[in-house]
Formats: sequence, C-alpha cells, structure tokens
Amino acid sequence: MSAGTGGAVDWAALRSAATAAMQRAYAPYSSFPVGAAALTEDGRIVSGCNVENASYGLTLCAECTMVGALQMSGGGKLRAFFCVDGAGQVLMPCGRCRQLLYEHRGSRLELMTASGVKTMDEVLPDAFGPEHLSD
Ligand SMILES: O=c1ccn([C@H]2C[C@H](O)[C@@H](CO)O2)c(=O)[nH]1
Ligand SMILES: [Zn+2]
Repeated sequence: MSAGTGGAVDWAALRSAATAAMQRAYAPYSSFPVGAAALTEDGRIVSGCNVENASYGLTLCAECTMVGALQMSGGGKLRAFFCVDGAGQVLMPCGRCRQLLYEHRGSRLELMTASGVKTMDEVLPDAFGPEHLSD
C-alpha cells in the first residue's frame, strides 16, 4: 500500500480490505452485509462492517465501525474510501455516513463509486462541519 498524501491510491488494496471487512458483517435482519475501508493520510488502512440490531434503527453502518477503528488505531485523516456489499458491488455511503466521513476527511478525500472516483465535496456538497460551530 502506498503511504502518505503523495503517492497513488491502491484501490485494489482498499477493495480487498473492504471485502474482508464485509465478511465480518453482522446483518441477520437485512441479509445485506457491507464492508468499508479507507486509506489514511499516513498510509494505514482502516475498515469496518455493518453491525445490525434487533431494534433496527440502532444498526451501525460499516462506515460507523470503520470510523471507530480509525480512532482506536490512532486517529488521523482519511484520504480514500471504498465500500462494498455482499455481491461485490461498490456501495455509496448513506447520508449519515457521508457526514461521518466528512468529519474525518483529509485535505482531499476520494470515494470510489460505481461511476468512478469522486471527491467528498462532490458526494456531500455544502456540508455542515466543525468550522460552522461557534462558541
Ligand atoms: O453505506 C452503507 C449502506 C448500508 N449499510 C448497511 C446498513 C444495514 O445494516 C444494511 C441495509 O441498509 O446495510 C451500510 O453499512 N453502509
Ligand atoms: Zn450509513
């Protein structure tokens, strides 16, 4: 895996990490396992899977557990993101998870989509962020 902000993103490695994470999903209610993986600006790969709950609305998306893994592995900023479903299809994060990703984006966060790579700003334009909070 290429590290840092300078080199090319190894999208195949991200797909592989997302697929491995997807295989850990706990999705007995939807039968829709999801895996998410991201490259950090310092070259780590973090990943997560969806974890459902009998109280359906409490379900954790794969992106949620991935962000937990990001924080627990040292934090940092995200540079590239890949999400996959059980059929191996590239998946877009839900609206809530776009907001989660926005919070932890690096100077540039790229997301793989079914139609190619897009930026965070393209998938969540005019986002609300920490810069809008005032004290
Ligand atoms: O980007 C997404 C979209 C959906 N899901 C999960 C939530 C739920 O467990 C299942 C069906 O919505 O897929 C994710 O984890 N990430
Ligand atoms: Zn989500």
